[in-house]
Amino acid sequence: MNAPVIDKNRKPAAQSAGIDVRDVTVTYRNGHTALRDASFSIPTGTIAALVGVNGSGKSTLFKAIMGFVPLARGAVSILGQPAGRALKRNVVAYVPQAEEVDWNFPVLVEDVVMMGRYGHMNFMRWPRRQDHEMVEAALERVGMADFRKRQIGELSGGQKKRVFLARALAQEGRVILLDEPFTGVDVRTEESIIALLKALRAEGHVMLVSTHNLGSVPRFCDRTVLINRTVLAAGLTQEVFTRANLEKAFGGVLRQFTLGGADLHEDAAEDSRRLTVLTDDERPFVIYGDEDGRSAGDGRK
Ligand SMILES: Nc1ncnc2c1ncn2[C@@H]1O[C@H](COP(=O)(O)OP(=O)(O)OP(=O)(O)O)[C@@H](O)[C@H]1O
Repeated sequence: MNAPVIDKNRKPAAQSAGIDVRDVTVTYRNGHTALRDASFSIPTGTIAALVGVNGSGKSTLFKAIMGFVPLARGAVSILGQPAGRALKRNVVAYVPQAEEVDWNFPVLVEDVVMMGRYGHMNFMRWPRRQDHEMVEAALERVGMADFRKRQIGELSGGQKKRVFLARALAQEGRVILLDEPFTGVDVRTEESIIALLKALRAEGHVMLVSTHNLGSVPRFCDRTVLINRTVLAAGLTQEVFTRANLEKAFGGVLRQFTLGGADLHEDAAEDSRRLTVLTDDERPFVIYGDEDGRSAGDGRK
């Protein structure tokens, strides 16, 4: 019997190319290099967390992927194509940080979501029935259909986030970049956003989500990219999201404390278990048991 021929270069279908960032360096016009030799890759059907301190280059990385800032070095490819071509084909949707949007601009919720359809229209931008249907379906999916005629500036932070998610859904981009989608939203909205991202993962999307909510990361992110002006570690969350790596990424910014004995619960005389909390002051990452940081965390407060 012949031995089976194994093609080492062939990737399994479930692991096809999603986002590939290779040796990317970004230097702003004032000479500041915000990102140096950053490399990682994320397959499709994945939610990846992008984690790092303020100013570590998370937004810069998103802008580099979106082609908003030039690369001094390196390359980005998306779904196996050079980023420029993928962006022209409209496969990348971007949900920006709230601060990057001018909320005084008078525009209705449904018009914001319709912007996601622009890439599917001709240069006249005249929406067809299908475009209206996609907008309606996207608003339904994020639970914002009743707000369609409201001015975007009148909504709460969490509602605005959901509208921008709807815009990404209407765009039908297989790749979705979310810059701090949980900042300023309540726990219920966060849960509904996480549920939506998981559903999109099951549909084969690839998502890169920057967040300071360390506690949430092990709950819904298959992969983690830790950055501080370069990629410190990237890979499966259970391998990368460790106490040692978090300390490396956050340095003095990360607060940590360990509870045990009577600090943990009153009748704890015989209980030698310990609990470690790591936080950069949003939702903490909680480690039960030993302190090697490999235990699964639970982010609930
Ligand atoms: N347009 C710009 N020109 C010059 N420097 C910039 C520019 N935008 C950002 N920077 C600098 O690049 C570094 C990375 O900024 P970036 O916004 O990417 O960080 P971040 O990780 O997204 O931070 P945060 O968590 O606060 O959102 C910072 O030192 C910032 O001051």
